[in-house]
Amino acid sequence: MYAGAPYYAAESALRCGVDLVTVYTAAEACMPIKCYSPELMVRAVYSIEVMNSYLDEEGGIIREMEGECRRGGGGGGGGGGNDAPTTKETNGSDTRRIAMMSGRPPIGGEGGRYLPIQGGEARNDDGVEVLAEGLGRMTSLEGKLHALGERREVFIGGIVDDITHAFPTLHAMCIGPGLGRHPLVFSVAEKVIQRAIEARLMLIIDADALFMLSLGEYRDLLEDLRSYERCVMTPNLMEMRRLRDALSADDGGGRRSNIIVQKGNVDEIIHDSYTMRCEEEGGLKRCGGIGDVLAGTISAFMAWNAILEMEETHDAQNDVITNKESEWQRRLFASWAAAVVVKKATKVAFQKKKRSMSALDVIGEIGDVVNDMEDDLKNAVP
Ligand SMILES: NC(=O)C1=CN([C@@H]2O[C@H](COP(=O)(O)OP(=O)(O)OC[C@H]3O[C@@H](n4cnc5c(N)ncnc54)[C@H](O)[C@@H]3O)[C@@H](O)[C@H]2O)[C@@H](O)CC1
Ligand SMILES: Nc1ncnc2c1ncn2[C@@H]1O[C@H](COP(=O)(O)OP(=O)(O)OP(=O)(O)O)[C@@H](O)[C@H]1O
Repeated sequence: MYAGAPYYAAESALRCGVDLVTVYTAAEACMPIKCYSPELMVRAVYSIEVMNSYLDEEGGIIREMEGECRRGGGGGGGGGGNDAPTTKETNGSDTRRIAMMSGRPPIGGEGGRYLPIQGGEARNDDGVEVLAEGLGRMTSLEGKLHALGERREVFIGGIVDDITHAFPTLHAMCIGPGLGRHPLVFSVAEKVIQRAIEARLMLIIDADALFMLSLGEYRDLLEDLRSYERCVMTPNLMEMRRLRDALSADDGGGRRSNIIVQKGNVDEIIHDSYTMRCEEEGGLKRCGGIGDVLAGTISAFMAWNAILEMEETHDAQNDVITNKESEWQRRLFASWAAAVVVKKATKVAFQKKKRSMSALDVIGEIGDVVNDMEDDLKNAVP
Protein backbone atom coordinates (compact mmCIF):
# COMPACT_ATOMS: atom_id res chain seq x y z
CA MET A 1 0.00 0.00 0.00
CA TYR A 2 1.46 3.31 -1.12
CA ALA A 3 0.23 6.89 -0.96
CA GLY A 4 2.39 8.40 -3.74
CA ALA A 5 1.44 6.13 -6.64
CA PRO A 6 -2.37 6.53 -6.42
CA TYR A 7 -1.91 10.28 -6.05
CA TYR A 8 0.30 10.49 -9.15
CA ALA A 9 -2.18 8.49 -11.23
CA ALA A 10 -5.22 10.43 -10.00
CA GLU A 11 -3.60 13.87 -10.30
CA SER A 12 -2.41 13.06 -13.85
CA ALA A 13 -5.96 12.26 -14.90
CA LEU A 14 -7.14 15.57 -13.43
CA ARG A 15 -4.39 17.48 -15.26
CA CYS A 16 -5.43 15.87 -18.54
CA GLY A 17 -8.82 17.47 -18.07
CA VAL A 18 -10.93 14.91 -16.22
CA ASP A 19 -13.58 16.54 -13.99
CA LEU A 20 -13.66 14.22 -10.99
CA VAL A 21 -11.42 11.45 -9.67
CA THR A 22 -12.16 9.23 -6.69
CA VAL A 23 -9.37 7.25 -5.06
CA TYR A 24 -10.42 4.08 -3.25
CA THR A 25 -7.73 3.16 -0.79
CA ALA A 26 -6.84 1.89 2.68
CA ALA A 27 -7.73 3.91 5.75
CA GLU A 28 -4.01 4.08 6.50
CA ALA A 29 -3.26 5.83 3.15
CA CYS A 30 -6.39 7.98 3.01
CA MET A 31 -5.18 10.95 5.02
CA PRO A 32 -1.83 11.51 3.27
CA ILE A 33 -3.48 11.25 -0.17
CA LYS A 34 -6.22 13.66 0.87
CA CYS A 35 -3.58 16.10 2.09
CA TYR A 36 -1.76 16.03 -1.25
CA SER A 37 -4.78 17.48 -3.03
CA PRO A 38 -8.06 19.10 -2.03
CA GLU A 39 -9.45 18.20 -5.46
CA LEU A 40 -9.31 14.45 -5.09
CA MET A 41 -12.13 12.53 -3.51
CA VAL A 42 -10.49 9.92 -1.35
CA ARG A 43 -12.46 7.03 0.11
CA ALA A 44 -11.08 4.69 2.75
CA VAL A 45 -12.78 1.41 1.87
CA TYR A 46 -10.72 -0.99 3.97
CA SER A 47 -8.14 -1.10 6.71
CA ILE A 48 -4.87 -3.01 6.43
CA GLU A 49 -4.93 -3.43 10.22
CA VAL A 50 -8.29 -5.22 10.07
CA MET A 51 -7.12 -7.33 7.12
CA ASN A 52 -4.03 -8.33 9.05
CA SER A 53 -6.18 -9.36 12.00
CA TYR A 54 -7.94 -11.88 9.72
CA LEU A 55 -4.60 -13.33 8.61
CA ASP A 56 -3.32 -13.43 12.20
CA GLU A 57 -6.44 -15.24 13.41
CA GLU A 58 -6.19 -17.72 10.57
CA GLY A 59 -2.49 -18.29 11.22
CA GLY A 60 -3.28 -18.96 14.89
CA ILE A 61 -5.90 -21.59 14.06
CA ILE A 62 -3.64 -23.29 11.53
CA ARG A 63 -0.80 -23.41 14.02
CA GLU A 64 -3.13 -24.98 16.57
CA MET A 65 -4.16 -27.60 13.99
CA GLU A 66 -0.56 -28.38 13.22
CA GLY A 67 0.19 -28.68 16.93
CA GLU A 68 -2.78 -31.01 17.31
CA CYS A 69 -1.40 -33.26 14.59
CA ARG A 70 1.99 -33.29 16.26
CA ARG A 71 0.45 -34.14 19.61
CA GLY A 72 -0.98 -37.17 17.86
CA GLY A 73 2.66 -38.32 17.57
CA GLY A 74 3.17 -37.37 13.92
CA GLY A 75 6.42 -37.30 12.07
CA GLY A 76 6.54 -39.71 9.20
CA GLY A 77 2.81 -39.70 8.57
CA GLY A 78 1.87 -37.15 5.98
CA GLY A 79 3.97 -34.02 6.00
CA GLY A 80 7.52 -32.92 6.40
CA GLY A 81 9.03 -30.46 8.83
CA ASN A 82 8.01 -32.24 12.02
CA ASP A 83 10.91 -32.98 14.31
CA ALA A 84 8.91 -34.82 16.96
CA PRO A 85 10.17 -38.39 17.50
CA THR A 86 8.31 -41.07 15.58
CA THR A 87 6.16 -43.55 17.45
CA LYS A 88 8.56 -46.31 16.63
CA GLU A 89 11.36 -44.35 18.29
CA THR A 90 9.32 -43.79 21.43
CA ASN A 91 7.72 -47.18 22.08
CA GLY A 92 8.63 -49.41 19.18
CA SER A 93 5.04 -50.50 18.71
CA ASP A 94 3.05 -50.62 15.51
CA THR A 95 1.18 -47.44 14.71
CA ARG A 96 -2.22 -46.58 13.38
CA ARG A 97 -1.85 -43.49 11.27
CA ILE A 98 -4.41 -40.92 10.39
CA ALA A 99 -3.72 -38.28 7.76
CA MET A 100 -5.47 -34.99 8.30
CA MET A 101 -5.86 -32.32 5.71
CA SER A 102 -7.69 -29.07 6.23
CA GLY A 103 -10.86 -29.28 4.18
CA ARG A 104 -10.69 -25.83 2.59
CA PRO A 105 -8.09 -23.29 1.65
CA PRO A 106 -6.97 -21.03 4.48
CA ILE A 107 -8.28 -17.51 4.23
CA GLY A 108 -5.04 -15.87 3.23
CA GLY A 109 -1.75 -17.53 3.60
CA GLU A 110 1.00 -17.87 1.08
CA GLY A 111 -0.76 -17.57 -2.28
CA GLY A 112 -4.07 -18.58 -0.68
CA ARG A 113 -3.21 -22.25 -1.14
CA TYR A 114 -3.71 -25.22 1.13
CA LEU A 115 -1.37 -25.48 4.03
CA PRO A 116 -1.16 -29.25 4.36
CA ILE A 117 -1.76 -30.37 7.89
CA GLN A 118 0.73 -33.01 8.85
CA GLY A 119 -0.28 -36.58 9.16
CA GLY A 120 -0.89 -37.63 12.74
CA GLU A 121 -0.37 -40.91 14.41
CA ALA A 122 -2.22 -42.47 17.30
CA ARG A 123 -0.39 -44.96 19.42
CA ASN A 124 -2.06 -48.19 20.36
CA ASP A 125 -1.35 -47.56 24.01
CA ASP A 126 -2.95 -44.09 23.94
CA GLY A 127 -6.25 -45.71 23.33
CA VAL A 128 -9.23 -44.78 21.27
CA GLU A 129 -10.23 -41.97 23.67
CA VAL A 130 -7.09 -39.99 22.97
CA LEU A 131 -7.66 -40.36 19.26
CA ALA A 132 -11.29 -39.31 19.63
CA GLU A 133 -10.33 -36.29 21.74
CA GLY A 134 -7.74 -35.24 19.15
CA LEU A 135 -10.25 -35.64 16.36
CA GLY A 136 -12.78 -33.64 18.33
CA ARG A 137 -10.35 -30.77 18.79
CA MET A 138 -9.45 -30.90 15.11
CA THR A 139 -13.11 -30.79 14.13
CA SER A 140 -13.63 -27.80 16.38
CA LEU A 141 -10.62 -26.01 14.86
CA GLU A 142 -11.90 -26.84 11.36
CA GLY A 143 -15.21 -25.30 12.38
CA LYS A 144 -13.42 -22.15 13.57
CA LEU A 145 -11.50 -21.92 10.30
CA HIS A 146 -14.70 -22.36 8.33
CA ALA A 147 -16.51 -19.67 10.34
CA LEU A 148 -13.55 -17.33 9.89
CA GLY A 149 -13.60 -17.99 6.14
CA GLU A 150 -17.29 -17.10 6.02
CA ARG A 151 -16.73 -13.92 8.03
CA ARG A 152 -13.92 -12.99 5.67
CA GLU A 153 -16.13 -13.45 2.61
CA VAL A 154 -18.75 -11.12 4.11
CA PHE A 155 -16.03 -8.61 4.98
CA ILE A 156 -14.57 -8.68 1.45
CA GLY A 157 -18.03 -8.58 -0.11
CA GLY A 158 -18.80 -5.39 1.84
CA ILE A 159 -15.66 -3.67 0.51
CA VAL A 160 -16.41 -4.79 -3.04
CA ASP A 161 -20.00 -3.49 -2.79
CA ASP A 162 -18.73 -0.18 -1.47
CA ILE A 163 -16.53 0.28 -4.54
CA THR A 164 -18.80 -1.18 -7.22
CA HIS A 165 -21.73 0.88 -5.95
CA ALA A 166 -20.11 3.83 -7.75
CA PHE A 167 -19.76 2.05 -11.12
CA PRO A 168 -22.75 3.75 -12.78
CA THR A 169 -21.09 7.13 -12.14
CA LEU A 170 -17.68 6.15 -13.56
CA HIS A 171 -16.30 6.29 -17.10
CA ALA A 172 -13.07 4.42 -16.34
CA MET A 173 -11.31 2.69 -13.49
CA CYS A 174 -7.59 2.29 -12.90
CA ILE A 175 -6.51 -0.55 -10.61
CA GLY A 176 -2.95 -1.15 -9.39
CA PRO A 177 -0.84 1.93 -8.67
CA GLY A 178 0.13 1.63 -5.01
CA LEU A 179 -2.25 -1.28 -4.46
CA GLY A 180 0.37 -3.27 -2.52
CA ARG A 181 0.44 -7.06 -2.35
CA HIS A 182 -1.77 -7.98 0.59
CA PRO A 183 -3.61 -11.25 -0.20
CA LEU A 184 -6.96 -9.91 1.02
CA VAL A 185 -6.56 -6.72 -1.02
CA PHE A 186 -5.98 -9.02 -4.01
CA SER A 187 -9.23 -10.85 -3.20
CA VAL A 188 -11.05 -7.51 -3.24
CA ALA A 189 -9.33 -6.42 -6.47
CA GLU A 190 -10.23 -9.72 -8.15
CA LYS A 191 -13.92 -9.30 -7.40
CA VAL A 192 -13.96 -5.62 -8.35
CA ILE A 193 -12.37 -6.48 -11.71
CA GLN A 194 -14.92 -9.25 -12.31
CA ARG A 195 -17.77 -6.83 -11.59
CA ALA A 196 -16.18 -4.15 -13.78
CA ILE A 197 -16.07 -6.57 -16.70
CA GLU A 198 -19.76 -7.42 -16.12
CA ALA A 199 -20.54 -3.68 -16.05
CA ARG A 200 -18.40 -3.13 -19.20
CA LEU A 201 -16.38 -0.43 -17.49
CA MET A 202 -13.10 0.77 -19.05
CA LEU A 203 -10.32 -0.83 -17.02
CA ILE A 204 -6.71 0.27 -16.77
CA ILE A 205 -4.58 -2.37 -15.05
CA ASP A 206 -1.14 -1.37 -13.78
CA ALA A 207 1.60 -2.08 -11.22
CA ASP A 208 0.62 -4.43 -8.36
CA ALA A 209 -2.59 -5.47 -10.12
CA LEU A 210 -0.34 -6.82 -12.90
CA PHE A 211 1.75 -8.61 -10.29
CA MET A 212 -1.47 -10.14 -8.94
CA LEU A 213 -2.45 -11.36 -12.42
CA SER A 214 0.92 -13.08 -12.81
CA LEU A 215 0.09 -15.39 -9.86
CA GLY A 216 -1.22 -18.81 -10.81
CA GLU A 217 -4.41 -18.47 -8.76
CA TYR A 218 -5.48 -15.42 -10.83
CA ARG A 219 -4.84 -17.14 -14.15
CA ASP A 220 -8.54 -17.25 -15.07
CA LEU A 221 -8.91 -13.56 -14.31
CA LEU A 222 -5.89 -12.80 -16.51
CA GLU A 223 -7.53 -14.78 -19.32
CA ASP A 224 -10.81 -12.90 -18.81
CA LEU A 225 -9.01 -9.58 -19.01
CA ARG A 226 -6.99 -10.57 -22.06
CA SER A 227 -10.24 -11.18 -23.90
CA TYR A 228 -11.94 -8.03 -22.55
CA GLU A 229 -11.70 -5.33 -25.21
CA ARG A 230 -12.23 -2.46 -22.74
CA CYS A 231 -9.07 -3.24 -20.81
CA VAL A 232 -5.66 -1.58 -21.11
CA MET A 233 -2.69 -3.14 -19.30
CA THR A 234 0.40 -1.00 -18.75
CA PRO A 235 3.31 -3.30 -17.82
CA ASN A 236 6.90 -2.18 -17.28
CA LEU A 237 9.69 -4.52 -18.31
CA MET A 238 9.46 -6.72 -15.20
CA GLU A 239 5.66 -6.85 -15.24
CA MET A 240 5.68 -7.82 -18.93
CA ARG A 241 8.10 -10.67 -18.20
CA ARG A 242 5.88 -11.94 -15.39
CA LEU A 243 2.77 -11.71 -17.56
CA ARG A 244 4.51 -13.55 -20.41
CA ASP A 245 5.57 -16.30 -17.99
CA ALA A 246 2.03 -16.57 -16.64
CA LEU A 247 0.52 -16.77 -20.11
CA SER A 248 3.13 -19.01 -21.69
CA ALA A 249 2.36 -21.71 -19.10
CA ASP A 250 -0.75 -22.54 -21.11
CA ASP A 251 -1.65 -19.93 -23.69
CA GLY A 252 -5.28 -20.56 -24.42
CA GLY A 253 -4.66 -19.22 -27.92
CA GLY A 254 -7.90 -17.25 -27.81
CA ARG A 255 -8.29 -13.81 -29.34
CA ARG A 256 -6.49 -11.11 -27.36
CA SER A 257 -8.96 -8.26 -27.42
CA ASN A 258 -7.41 -6.03 -24.78
CA ILE A 259 -4.63 -3.48 -25.27
CA ILE A 260 -1.16 -3.81 -23.75
CA VAL A 261 1.02 -0.71 -23.43
CA GLN A 262 4.50 -2.10 -22.92
CA LYS A 263 6.62 0.68 -21.45
CA GLY A 264 10.24 1.12 -22.50
CA ASN A 265 12.57 3.41 -24.38
CA VAL A 266 9.97 3.04 -27.12
CA ASP A 267 6.48 2.29 -25.78
CA GLU A 268 4.72 -0.47 -27.71
CA ILE A 269 0.93 -0.38 -27.84
CA ILE A 270 -0.28 -3.85 -28.72
CA HIS A 271 -3.71 -5.12 -29.75
CA ASP A 272 -3.72 -8.79 -30.73
CA SER A 273 -1.32 -8.96 -33.70
CA TYR A 274 -1.30 -5.18 -34.28
CA THR A 275 1.41 -2.98 -32.69
CA MET A 276 1.79 0.82 -32.61
CA ARG A 277 5.09 2.31 -31.48
CA CYS A 278 5.46 5.54 -29.53
CA GLU A 279 8.90 6.79 -30.52
CA GLU A 280 8.47 10.22 -28.96
CA GLU A 281 11.56 11.33 -27.06
CA GLY A 282 11.25 11.42 -23.26
CA GLY A 283 13.53 12.79 -20.54
CA LEU A 284 16.92 11.41 -19.61
CA LYS A 285 15.77 10.55 -16.09
CA ARG A 286 13.33 7.76 -15.25
CA CYS A 287 12.27 8.59 -11.73
CA GLY A 288 9.76 6.48 -9.83
CA GLY A 289 6.14 7.35 -10.47
CA ILE A 290 6.18 8.10 -14.23
CA GLY A 291 4.49 4.75 -14.80
CA ASP A 292 1.70 5.89 -12.47
CA VAL A 293 1.47 9.16 -14.41
CA LEU A 294 1.01 7.13 -17.60
CA ALA A 295 -1.67 4.95 -15.98
CA GLY A 296 -3.61 8.08 -14.93
CA THR A 297 -3.19 9.68 -18.35
CA ILE A 298 -4.43 6.58 -20.16
CA SER A 299 -7.35 6.43 -17.73
CA ALA A 300 -8.36 9.96 -18.76
CA PHE A 301 -8.14 9.15 -22.47
CA MET A 302 -10.10 5.92 -21.96
CA ALA A 303 -12.79 7.78 -20.00
CA TRP A 304 -13.25 10.08 -23.00
CA ASN A 305 -13.44 7.04 -25.24
CA ALA A 306 -16.15 5.58 -23.03
CA ILE A 307 -18.15 8.81 -23.34
CA LEU A 308 -17.71 8.76 -27.11
CA GLU A 309 -18.86 5.14 -27.30
CA MET A 310 -21.87 5.89 -25.12
CA GLU A 311 -22.87 8.75 -27.39
CA GLU A 312 -22.53 6.51 -30.41
CA THR A 313 -24.65 3.83 -28.83
CA HIS A 314 -27.20 6.57 -28.39
CA ASP A 315 -26.89 7.48 -32.03
CA ALA A 316 -27.35 3.86 -32.96
CA GLN A 317 -31.01 4.18 -32.04
CA ASN A 318 -31.16 6.77 -34.80
CA ASP A 319 -29.66 4.27 -37.23
CA VAL A 320 -26.02 5.25 -36.87
CA ILE A 321 -24.10 1.98 -36.88
CA THR A 322 -21.27 1.71 -34.39
CA ASN A 323 -18.26 0.20 -36.04
CA LYS A 324 -16.55 -2.34 -33.74
CA GLU A 325 -13.40 -2.16 -35.81
CA SER A 326 -13.06 1.56 -35.30
CA GLU A 327 -13.72 1.21 -31.55
CA TRP A 328 -10.57 -0.81 -30.86
CA GLN A 329 -8.58 1.35 -33.26
CA ARG A 330 -9.70 4.44 -31.38
CA ARG A 331 -8.72 2.85 -28.07
CA LEU A 332 -5.36 1.93 -29.52
CA PHE A 333 -4.85 5.47 -30.78
CA ALA A 334 -5.94 6.91 -27.40
CA SER A 335 -3.38 4.72 -25.58
CA TRP A 336 -0.69 5.81 -28.02
CA ALA A 337 -1.67 9.49 -27.61
CA ALA A 338 -1.46 9.12 -23.80
CA ALA A 339 2.02 7.60 -24.13
CA VAL A 340 3.04 10.58 -26.31
CA VAL A 341 1.71 13.01 -23.68
CA VAL A 342 3.80 11.43 -20.93
CA LYS A 343 6.98 11.23 -23.03
CA LYS A 344 6.59 14.90 -24.05
CA ALA A 345 5.81 16.00 -20.47
CA THR A 346 8.85 14.08 -19.19
CA LYS A 347 11.05 15.70 -21.80
CA VAL A 348 9.96 19.26 -20.88
CA ALA A 349 10.18 18.50 -17.13
CA PHE A 350 13.69 17.12 -17.58
CA GLN A 351 14.78 20.16 -19.61
CA LYS A 352 13.68 22.38 -16.72
CA LYS A 353 14.76 20.31 -13.72
CA LYS A 354 17.51 18.04 -14.98
CA ARG A 355 18.65 15.65 -12.22
CA SER A 356 16.14 16.91 -9.68
CA MET A 357 13.14 16.07 -11.90
CA SER A 358 10.41 14.11 -10.10
CA ALA A 359 7.05 12.64 -11.10
CA LEU A 360 5.42 15.81 -9.76
CA ASP A 361 7.36 17.90 -12.31
CA VAL A 362 6.12 15.61 -15.10
CA ILE A 363 2.55 16.03 -13.85
CA GLY A 364 3.05 19.81 -13.88
CA GLU A 365 3.72 19.72 -17.63
CA ILE A 366 0.77 17.54 -18.65
CA GLY A 367 -1.77 20.36 -19.06
CA ASP A 368 0.36 22.38 -21.50
CA VAL A 369 1.36 19.28 -23.46
CA VAL A 370 -2.27 18.19 -23.91
CA ASN A 371 -3.27 21.74 -24.95
CA ASP A 372 -0.41 21.93 -27.46
CA MET A 373 -1.28 18.54 -28.94
CA GLU A 374 -4.92 19.59 -29.24
CA ASP A 375 -3.90 22.80 -31.03
CA ASP A 376 -1.62 20.85 -33.38
CA LEU A 377 -4.49 18.51 -34.18
CA LYS A 378 -6.89 21.41 -34.86
CA ASN A 379 -4.33 23.09 -37.14
CA ALA A 380 -3.67 19.84 -38.98
CA VAL A 381 -7.35 19.21 -39.75
CA PRO A 382 -8.35 21.40 -42.71
N1 LIG B 1 5.90 7.07 -4.72
C1 LIG B 1 5.21 5.94 -4.76
O1 LIG B 1 4.35 5.69 -3.93
C2 LIG B 1 5.53 4.97 -5.83
C3 LIG B 1 4.96 3.73 -5.71
N2 LIG B 1 5.13 2.78 -6.65
C4 LIG B 1 4.41 1.54 -6.42
O2 LIG B 1 5.33 0.58 -5.93
C5 LIG B 1 4.77 -0.72 -6.11
C6 LIG B 1 5.82 -1.69 -6.65
O3 LIG B 1 6.30 -1.25 -7.91
P1 LIG B 1 7.71 -1.78 -8.52
O4 LIG B 1 7.86 -1.13 -9.86
O5 LIG B 1 8.82 -1.66 -7.54
O6 LIG B 1 7.41 -3.34 -8.69
P2 LIG B 1 8.04 -4.44 -9.62
O7 LIG B 1 7.91 -5.70 -8.85
O8 LIG B 1 7.44 -4.37 -10.95
O9 LIG B 1 9.57 -4.11 -9.78
C7 LIG B 1 10.47 -4.91 -9.09
C8 LIG B 1 11.83 -4.35 -9.26
O10 LIG B 1 12.18 -4.30 -10.63
C9 LIG B 1 12.72 -3.03 -10.96
N3 LIG B 1 12.40 -2.69 -12.37
C10 LIG B 1 11.23 -2.23 -12.85
N4 LIG B 1 11.33 -1.97 -14.16
C11 LIG B 1 12.59 -2.29 -14.51
C12 LIG B 1 13.32 -2.21 -15.74
N5 LIG B 1 12.77 -1.74 -16.85
N6 LIG B 1 14.60 -2.61 -15.74
C13 LIG B 1 15.17 -3.06 -14.61
N7 LIG B 1 14.55 -3.14 -13.44
C14 LIG B 1 13.28 -2.75 -13.38
C15 LIG B 1 12.02 -2.09 -9.99
O11 LIG B 1 12.81 -0.93 -9.79
C16 LIG B 1 11.95 -2.93 -8.75
O12 LIG B 1 13.12 -2.84 -7.98
C17 LIG B 1 3.56 -0.49 -7.04
O13 LIG B 1 2.36 -0.46 -6.29
C18 LIG B 1 3.80 0.88 -7.61
O14 LIG B 1 2.59 1.50 -8.02
C19 LIG B 1 5.86 3.03 -7.90
O15 LIG B 1 4.87 3.33 -8.83
C20 LIG B 1 6.89 4.13 -7.76
C21 LIG B 1 6.38 5.34 -7.00
N1 LIG C 1 14.49 2.21 -20.99
C1 LIG C 1 13.78 3.34 -21.04
N2 LIG C 1 14.26 4.45 -21.64
C2 LIG C 1 13.52 5.57 -21.69
N3 LIG C 1 12.29 5.70 -21.17
C3 LIG C 1 11.76 4.62 -20.56
C4 LIG C 1 12.47 3.38 -20.46
N4 LIG C 1 11.69 2.50 -19.81
C5 LIG C 1 10.55 3.15 -19.52
N5 LIG C 1 10.58 4.41 -19.97
C6 LIG C 1 9.51 5.42 -19.85
O1 LIG C 1 9.30 5.71 -18.48
C7 LIG C 1 7.92 5.87 -18.19
C8 LIG C 1 7.56 4.94 -17.06
O2 LIG C 1 7.90 3.61 -17.41
P1 LIG C 1 8.52 2.62 -16.34
O3 LIG C 1 9.02 1.41 -17.07
O4 LIG C 1 9.48 3.37 -15.47
O5 LIG C 1 7.20 2.28 -15.53
P2 LIG C 1 7.01 1.81 -14.03
O6 LIG C 1 8.20 1.02 -13.57
O7 LIG C 1 5.70 1.15 -13.98
O8 LIG C 1 6.95 3.19 -13.28
P3 LIG C 1 6.68 3.49 -11.72
O9 LIG C 1 7.97 4.03 -11.22
O10 LIG C 1 5.59 4.50 -11.72
O11 LIG C 1 6.26 2.20 -11.09
C9 LIG C 1 7.16 5.58 -19.48
O12 LIG C 1 6.79 6.82 -20.05
C10 LIG C 1 8.19 4.88 -20.36
O13 LIG C 1 8.00 5.25 -21.72
